[in-house]
Amino acid sequence: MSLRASRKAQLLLLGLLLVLLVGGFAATSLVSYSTSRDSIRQNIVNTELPLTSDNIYSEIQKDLIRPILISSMMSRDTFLRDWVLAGEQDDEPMTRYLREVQEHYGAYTSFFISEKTHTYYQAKGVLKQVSEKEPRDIWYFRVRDMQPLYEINVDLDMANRDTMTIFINYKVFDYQGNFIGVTGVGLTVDAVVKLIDDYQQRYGRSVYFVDKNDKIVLTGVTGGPLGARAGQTLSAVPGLESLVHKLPKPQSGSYEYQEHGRGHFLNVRYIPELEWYLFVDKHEESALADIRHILYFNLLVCLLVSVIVLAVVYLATQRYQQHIAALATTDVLTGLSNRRGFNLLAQQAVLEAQRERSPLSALLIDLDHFKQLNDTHGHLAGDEVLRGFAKHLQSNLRQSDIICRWGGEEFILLLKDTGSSTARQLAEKIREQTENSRFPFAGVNLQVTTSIGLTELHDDDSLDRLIARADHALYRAKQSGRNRVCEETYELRP
Ligand SMILES: Nc1nc2c(ncn2[C@@H]2O[C@H](COP(=O)(O)OP(=O)(O)OP(=O)(O)O)[C@@H](O)[C@H]2O)c(=O)[nH]1
Repeated sequence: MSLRASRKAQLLLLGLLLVLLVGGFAATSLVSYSTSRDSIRQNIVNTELPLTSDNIYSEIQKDLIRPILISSMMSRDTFLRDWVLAGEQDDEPMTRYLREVQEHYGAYTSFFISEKTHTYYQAKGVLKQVSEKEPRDIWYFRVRDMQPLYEINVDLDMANRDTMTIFINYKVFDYQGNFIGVTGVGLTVDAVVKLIDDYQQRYGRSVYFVDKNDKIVLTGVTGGPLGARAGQTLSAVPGLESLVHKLPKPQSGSYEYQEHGRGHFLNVRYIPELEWYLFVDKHEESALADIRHILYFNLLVCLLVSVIVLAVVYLATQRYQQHIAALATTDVLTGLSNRRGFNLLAQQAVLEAQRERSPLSALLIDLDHFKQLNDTHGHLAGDEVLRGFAKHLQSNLRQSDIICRWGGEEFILLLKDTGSSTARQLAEKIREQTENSRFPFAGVNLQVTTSIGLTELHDDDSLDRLIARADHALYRAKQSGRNRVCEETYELRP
């Protein structure tokens, strides 16, 4: 495989790994994110919000049941009825009675309105006369004409700086069953508002009450959704279009809606005592922020792991490629360059020498009668001699020289900055050393001689021509008896 092709294969492998790692990690993270998100959503819709509704509802009931009992007791009180039937002579006993009730039961206000005189009595004395023409007094005439014995009404208390108050309005009858007035107590919604605020702050939910006509009647101190205030209708609050679209009229149930692109979960519960709907609302954003952060963290870790894996694979393949490239240019038996490796370096050396006009010599070395050595001592013995001879050669060369196993028992040397006379000296040295060397193998000291063809690079020479001349010189060395060095100086005829 060429270097280019192997580079392409490497990039392909890295690309594939990148896709697999990033794709795999991202898919796992997203699936786990989506599973967690679904389970969180389920939890919010099925457990969290209904639980908040339950808690607020039971708190409201706690606040309401006691005053209903007190108001009921007041409506049956014989003092109150006797005092009315006796003609409401003196305000003082009635005022004292109402003050007693208020202080003893911890009510915010207590009151009695007489049907006969339309006088509004409360703990501090006579407040006013109720009139059908006064919008604030309409409630009295409504209670007078209604069927049920009492109603719960949330209104502003005029006697107490218009504080938002829950009134229990109980009808009072004389002993013959004639309607004689309305009595009861009022309590502020402070406790409920506090509870709402507590839930809003602690759990990041919006809690508010809406009446049957879509009007927001009670919110925490900071207001309702998107800062809506009591008195506004839901449809008048900008941003709640999607909610109003899904829930045109209040109705119990669980809903999901969008507000300026943000998801909301909503639980609506009817409070029969108040005839209100309790809305408990939670942002998807706040609920899912944690797992979204976990998702980002996971994706970051995935990215890091992918980068590390890719870097490791890149380095490993790079080293492997280098190893393969080295193997492709190295002779396995001797560890010298093979022809391919030689060609890469030799071309360069020839060009350099010609450019710098420096001498360069080539030696083509062949072991004599090597076939005979193989035949006599075996192929392994031949291998051992080749290895030993290669070592000898290397020990005689400089770092800059190029050495190669040309094939079989043939070697080639390119000696940089070396003219033919120096090259001849080196060739002689190699020849002599080889002749005098012993290559031990299986208890036998093997001997071998070399024939060497020598030539020097000419101007305008090519690597092929240089080698051809060296080969010719070697041929002559073989022909003239072996174990000798021959030089070829003349250009060969083609
Ligand atoms: N052991 C061993 N033998 C090899 C290797 N490569 C080539 N040969 C042998 O080297 C021998 C070369 O034989 P020839 O080309 O006839 O040359 P020679 O016997 O050396 O004779 P001259 O070169 O004429 O002196 C052959 O028998 C090849 O099989 C090798 O890697 N290991």
